[in-house]
Amino acid sequence: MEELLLYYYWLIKLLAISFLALVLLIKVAVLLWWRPRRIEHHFSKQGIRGPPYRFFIGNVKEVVEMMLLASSQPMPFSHNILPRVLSFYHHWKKIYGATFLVWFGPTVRLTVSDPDLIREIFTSKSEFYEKVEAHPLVKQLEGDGLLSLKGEKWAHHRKIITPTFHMENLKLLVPVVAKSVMDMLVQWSAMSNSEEVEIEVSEWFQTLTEDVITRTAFGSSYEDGKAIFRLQAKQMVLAAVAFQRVLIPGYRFFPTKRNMNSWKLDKEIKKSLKKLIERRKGNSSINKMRDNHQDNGPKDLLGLMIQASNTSTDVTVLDIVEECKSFFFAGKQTTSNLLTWTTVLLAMHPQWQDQAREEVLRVCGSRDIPTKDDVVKLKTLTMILNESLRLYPPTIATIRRSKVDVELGGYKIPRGTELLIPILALHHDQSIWGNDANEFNPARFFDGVARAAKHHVAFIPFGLGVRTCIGQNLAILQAKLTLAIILQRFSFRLATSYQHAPTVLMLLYPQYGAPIMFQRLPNP
Ligand code: HEM
Repeated sequence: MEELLLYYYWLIKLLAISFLALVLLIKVAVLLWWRPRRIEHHFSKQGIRGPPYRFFIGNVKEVVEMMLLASSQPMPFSHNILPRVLSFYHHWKKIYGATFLVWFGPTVRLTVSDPDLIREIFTSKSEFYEKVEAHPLVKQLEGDGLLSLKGEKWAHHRKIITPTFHMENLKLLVPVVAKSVMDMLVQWSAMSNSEEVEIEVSEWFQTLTEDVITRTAFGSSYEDGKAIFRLQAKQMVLAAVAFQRVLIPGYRFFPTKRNMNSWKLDKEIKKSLKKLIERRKGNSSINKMRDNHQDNGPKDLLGLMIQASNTSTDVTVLDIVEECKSFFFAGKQTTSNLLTWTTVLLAMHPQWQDQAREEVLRVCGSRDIPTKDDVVKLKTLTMILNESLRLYPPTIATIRRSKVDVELGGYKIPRGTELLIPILALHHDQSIWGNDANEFNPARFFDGVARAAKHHVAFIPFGLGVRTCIGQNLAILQAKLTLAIILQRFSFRLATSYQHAPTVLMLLYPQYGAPIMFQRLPNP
């Protein structure tokens, strides 16, 4: 009898295990085989095709191969960078048209570069779409701040932080930004005895933007903030290495040396920020003095978040920590890349460099630090920055996901479909920008952004709609001020070692750096 019971026990156990294994197998088959086939069928009925889905890996192998091949060597000095930077898009667009399906593993993405459809996604029907969670390694860096928050929490944080970026507030930053730029130029001048010096600008611009972001985020607690952002910069380096190498799911949880270093840094960042927040909140009399001081000085992210946390339980110390991370991640390299590409472009196109310098000297004089009112008058520089953002947008693409089944320009898009918006492709589209789309021609922005192209949703370097970049005024102000001060004091050209190789690793950057020769202009 006992033996029979034991037999049944094992039989039931075996059956249960087999059943679970079968359920699991079916789930995997549905996810990795049946669902992709169904989606392909759904879209092909509507005339949308793409490279065929391959079990589990989708099109990742081809995408990686094309991108590696494209970035295996520098390109000629041309601004036709789409084939190199978004090689898979360029290649498949020729075969399947601009709206096609591409598989990142079992996740499908529909490419959308038609400006009418882009307008629908970001403005008229934006409530049907949401942001997509970043890659886990990126997520670790960008934090749970504005960049990734959704719904009410996002709206609440955006409202709190927005005053930091009001133009009136940003203008108060002009003298400190100018001082950081001047300090940088003094160091450049000291690097060579001769009149000409070679500078790898991308690294210098990163240090500069870090400084400015630190002031915007931490205001009067600048020194403490700087130490915190140093830790975050170290963490970014670790993540960038991992981003290039690690493809194993869950690898970030393994106690590898890199991961342990990264966890340690994360702990340190949180600890330092909490200490700083407590100190700012702390002693009421000091606080009062600081508040008074702040009424005259620029409003900073930290101050505004602390103020909000005093009046609302919705804003916690952890929220502030995450917003600081988000700021650093979103603001530093984007702006430094804009500065780098614009400097490269002005070095490649000396006639525009001369024109920009003429304007700067006319408006600001040859040695005076430009004021906040001067910066607004620099129209040629604005046109040049726009053309730089068009040809070399630091963020080359963005992604949205449909929250419900939705119609997009007549196409039926099932819930959960990811839409890939290749900003770079939109900016280089000849049907929108004309035959000279791949030429550097800032004059196209002479009558403003709205009139520069055949469609007014043709230029979206800062995104579009409610989730548009909160920091764009700061980025433009900083870029204008920096370039104006450089143009006053130096002329520049590409170093002979410069290799043209725009490449993407999260953002668009020069693969072999940006060495530029700077020649001091004679004192007037
Ligand atoms: C040239 C410089 C910059 C470029 C090209 C840029 C680009 C962008 C783009 C394209 C988006 C929208 C992403 C999407 O819709 O998926 C965005 C959002 C954002 N950017 Fe920037 N950005 C720049 C500078 C900055 C700076 C200086 C800061 C802050 C200090 C900043 C903070 C943010 C934040 C917080 C968001 C998310 C906004 C939200 O969802 O509410 N950015 N940026």
